[in-house]
Amino acid sequence: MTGPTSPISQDVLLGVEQLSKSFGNVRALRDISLWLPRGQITALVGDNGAGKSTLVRVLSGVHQPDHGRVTFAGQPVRFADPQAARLAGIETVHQNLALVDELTVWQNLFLNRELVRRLGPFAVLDRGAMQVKAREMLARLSVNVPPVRAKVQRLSGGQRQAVAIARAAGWGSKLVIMDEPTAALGVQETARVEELIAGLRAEGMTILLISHNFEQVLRLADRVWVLRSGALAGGRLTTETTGEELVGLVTGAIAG
Ligand SMILES: Nc1ncnc2c1ncn2[C@@H]1O[C@H](COP(=O)(O)OP(=O)(O)OP(=O)(O)O)[C@@H](O)[C@H]1O
Repeated sequence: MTGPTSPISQDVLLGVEQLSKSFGNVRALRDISLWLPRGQITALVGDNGAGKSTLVRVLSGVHQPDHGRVTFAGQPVRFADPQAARLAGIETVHQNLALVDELTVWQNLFLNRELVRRLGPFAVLDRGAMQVKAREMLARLSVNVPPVRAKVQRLSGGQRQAVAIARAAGWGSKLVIMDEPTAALGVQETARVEELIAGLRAEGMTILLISHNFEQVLRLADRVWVLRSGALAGGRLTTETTGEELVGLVTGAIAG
């Protein structure tokens, strides 16, 4: 297998073996094998159409692979839908963030996970408890957002990203997949979101980071896998590669 350091001696959280996925005649993923070490940030890079989103969708239960195997926490897994992936501990922050603008920060954090309390024979939403917990979730990540009662539509792009990441990381998840988390952000907000991601890693979270920004990959990630035309073009430890080499692997100027 091409890639940085043998997985045998490593604590691997997620492994992908010879994974393939086609859409009609398009072979979006061809025999991909790679792994994500526990507690590290692993980046996935590649040109447009290289297969990054398809791999993310397979890992998050949106697509099922045609061939190959995924193991998670030592067990073979096959997720029938995104809910199954979530239950296993894989949370994905998609580019559209899936936040509801008209709802508040705390309502978004608890979307589909609302806390209820008993009131006589009735179950009612425990708004107070959810607001307290929402503040704790954000404080834990040192995220500087407006009050949890603010509507999400009032937030900046970076704050929205932070809420989406807090939601993904806040439910006992084992792996957070982030699809281009800073693509739409300015320099300062990018720096804040990168701090947040680094903070999650410091807490022991395993992260898969999809990014077109090689400088960001080299700054944040421990290792990087490169996809080209649906195939694995190579893998590197970020301490042992350069932006130039990554460009070469992405374009095919350098063989993996
Ligand atoms: N649902 C689909 N139906 C048909 N073809 C698809 C589908 N999803 C992806 N593809 C095709 O699979 C290939 C890989 O696409 P994918 O979106 O995974 O690439 P990507 O690396 O994420 O690109 P980008 O950086 O542009 O998002 C492309 O040729 C794409 O057109």
